[in-house]
Amino acid sequence: MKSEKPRVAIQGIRASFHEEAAFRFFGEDIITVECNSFKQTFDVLKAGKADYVVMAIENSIAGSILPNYSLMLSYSFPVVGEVYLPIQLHLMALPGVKFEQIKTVTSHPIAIRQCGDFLDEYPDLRVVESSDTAACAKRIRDEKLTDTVAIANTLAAKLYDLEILERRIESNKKNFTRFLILTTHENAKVNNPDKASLCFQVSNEVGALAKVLNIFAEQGINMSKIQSMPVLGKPSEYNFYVDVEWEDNKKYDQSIKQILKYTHNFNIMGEYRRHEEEGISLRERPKTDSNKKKYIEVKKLSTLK
Ligand SMILES: O=C(O)C(=O)Cc1ccccc1
Repeated sequence: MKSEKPRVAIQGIRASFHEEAAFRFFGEDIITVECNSFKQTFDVLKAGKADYVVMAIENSIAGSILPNYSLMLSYSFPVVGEVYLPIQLHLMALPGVKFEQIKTVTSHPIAIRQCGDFLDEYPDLRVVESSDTAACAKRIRDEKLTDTVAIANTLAAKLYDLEILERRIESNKKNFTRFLILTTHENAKVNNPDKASLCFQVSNEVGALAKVLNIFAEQGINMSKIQSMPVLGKPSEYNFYVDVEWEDNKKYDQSIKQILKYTHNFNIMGEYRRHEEEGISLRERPKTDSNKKKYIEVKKLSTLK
């Protein structure tokens, strides 16, 4: 019998920021499917070995994670949600290890980049990048490394029995990573979406993109993000990835109808509820239910079929 718990594929291992993002969306009662790469998370979903993928797409300091846009397009699994996770970073070591013993700091490149001010104070420390913050913490525990620390989250410190030597070492305390939740088409029913991720191309002529963006403006649809990526093998052709948010469904439908006339290879990559949480206000918005409730509604609908 299929488990009731959602199986969530992440790049990385348990207690990574990807798992923390999954907890935010689904609650902690999930089965985490650990994967070695983002591509593998999609393969696992395709093979029916996971129900969802949680994937980082942009970071307030490091910017967009561009290869993940291409992956989304090539697998065309629908986006059914998003999570904005504050990235709170701690320095952790084996219990009893003193700061003076440390020679090496290990972490994910995004995490390392976000601790620039702290690391600048200790130029003698060797900084080593790895694929996953939690994997760095686990390695310290498994190999009993007394000269190495990891930069990771509280989940990792707890799960891998490490001691936090220094809390909140991130340079910018308001730094967030945005994660997308993707699933299979049969699971993908979302109630009352108010945000969409779109992808399209426009012809290479004066005002072509402006025309599309003006349609959103005229309909009162807010564009929350735009990202362009070259189309592989087609010089001067670009995919535009655009996120839009709305209050009035009719206006959204209307704008999509209109922009179809001015775009090609138009794709709705997902329609979902925008992330809403205390303290993470990108703009003033009306309050909505929590993501967890939304997930339960999606789940109920998908099991009714
Ligand atoms: O390494 C991790 O824990 C990840 O999940 C990747 C990551 C690292 C830092 C910020 C966001 C995602």
